[in-house]
Amino acid sequence: MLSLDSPTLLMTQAIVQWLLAALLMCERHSHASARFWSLALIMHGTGNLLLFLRPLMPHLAAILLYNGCAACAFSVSHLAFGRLVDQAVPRWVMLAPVLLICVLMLIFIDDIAMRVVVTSVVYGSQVVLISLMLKRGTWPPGSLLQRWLVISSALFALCFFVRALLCWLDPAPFTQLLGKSPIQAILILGGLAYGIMCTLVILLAKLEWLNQDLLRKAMLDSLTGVLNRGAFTDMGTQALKHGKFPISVLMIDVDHFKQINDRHGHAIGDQALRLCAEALQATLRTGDILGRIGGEEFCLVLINTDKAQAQTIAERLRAAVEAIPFVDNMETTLTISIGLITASKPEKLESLMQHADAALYVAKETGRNRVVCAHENPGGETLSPVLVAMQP
Ligand SMILES: Nc1nc2c(ncn2[C@@H]2O[C@H](COP(=O)(O)OP(=O)(O)OP(=O)(O)O)[C@@H](O)[C@H]2O)c(=O)[nH]1
Repeated sequence: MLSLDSPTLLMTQAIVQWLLAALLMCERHSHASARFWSLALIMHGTGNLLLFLRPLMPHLAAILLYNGCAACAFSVSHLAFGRLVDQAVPRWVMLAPVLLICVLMLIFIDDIAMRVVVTSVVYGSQVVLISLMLKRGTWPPGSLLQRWLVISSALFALCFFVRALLCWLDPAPFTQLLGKSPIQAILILGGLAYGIMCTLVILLAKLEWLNQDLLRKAMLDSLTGVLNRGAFTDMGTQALKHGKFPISVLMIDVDHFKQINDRHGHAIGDQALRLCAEALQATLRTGDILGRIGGEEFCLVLINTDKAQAQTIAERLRAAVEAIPFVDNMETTLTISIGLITASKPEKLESLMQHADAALYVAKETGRNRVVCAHENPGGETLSPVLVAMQP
């Protein structure tokens, strides 16, 4: 038969808390949230074990130590979750419950029932504050962990308020902390489950952040921050499969970029590429797919954009790059040439890029800093590029 006596459960809870803390501390490059959470677990576990030492300690010291430890543990866990979801925890929110507990313990030093009631209310309030902070905190997009943790924290807080109410109505089961009350046992088990779940959520949330960061890094070009070639090809191909037609593809190439590198050095060349990508991105709409596909070459896919609209956008991009105040002596102006093609029905991305590239070649050959559009005949067969826009 399962024995739910509080001493065994408290001892088990303390051991589990310490083991979890030790596990978290083994992690290399651990996050502040994991470090604070392991500290909270150690404090809680220590507080639990102090209950067993009560007979050996002065009454007041034992009560202050045990309850102070628990309040500190909740404050530190508040800080841990604050770090996890990027929320600042004011110092007074951490200190006030600890001071309040000490004062209340002094007031109710000879009334164990009231001590249980007031400590339950204070701990419950601390967990409510944690739950509210978790709700407004920053989580990985689409994460279900937030809902889990907010709901379980709210339930855990509710347990404390129920405990306060039950103890107020009938103190007997709660005044023997080391006795065998089923209600006490259920509360301890609840605390144990909550501690394990919080540890897992902290680890899983960190893993989710890390995964998203890695995914982002794997998709973006590290110099300019736009999509890299692989991610651009994947997203562009998907757009051509599922996007709304007409779809326009633009090849964009920085003019005389070799000269910029030669005159000003590679670092300034890199800076020019960054400025260029920023100007392009600032001119685009959400949903437009921009990638850096080579050294100084970008490609852009515009969904639901016909040829006339694409020409207007291309001209806007060209003007935006030309307007970049690139270097102080105005010898060097940053300009781009653009070749574009519009598809009215599904086609391969590579084929559209080739046609746009051919139009880009014409733009380069005819003086640069201009937009050239490749024509598509009614049958969909692409004809040779014709110059449609030219800047002086
Ligand atoms: N700074 C910098 N330079 C790069 C990078 N990638 C490629 N390049 C340089 O870009 C230059 C491209 O030169 P070209 O292909 O001759 O083209 P261009 O000088 O722009 O001439 P046009 O395209 O004909 O106007 C080369 O000198 C490459 O070394 C990069 O990431 N950073």
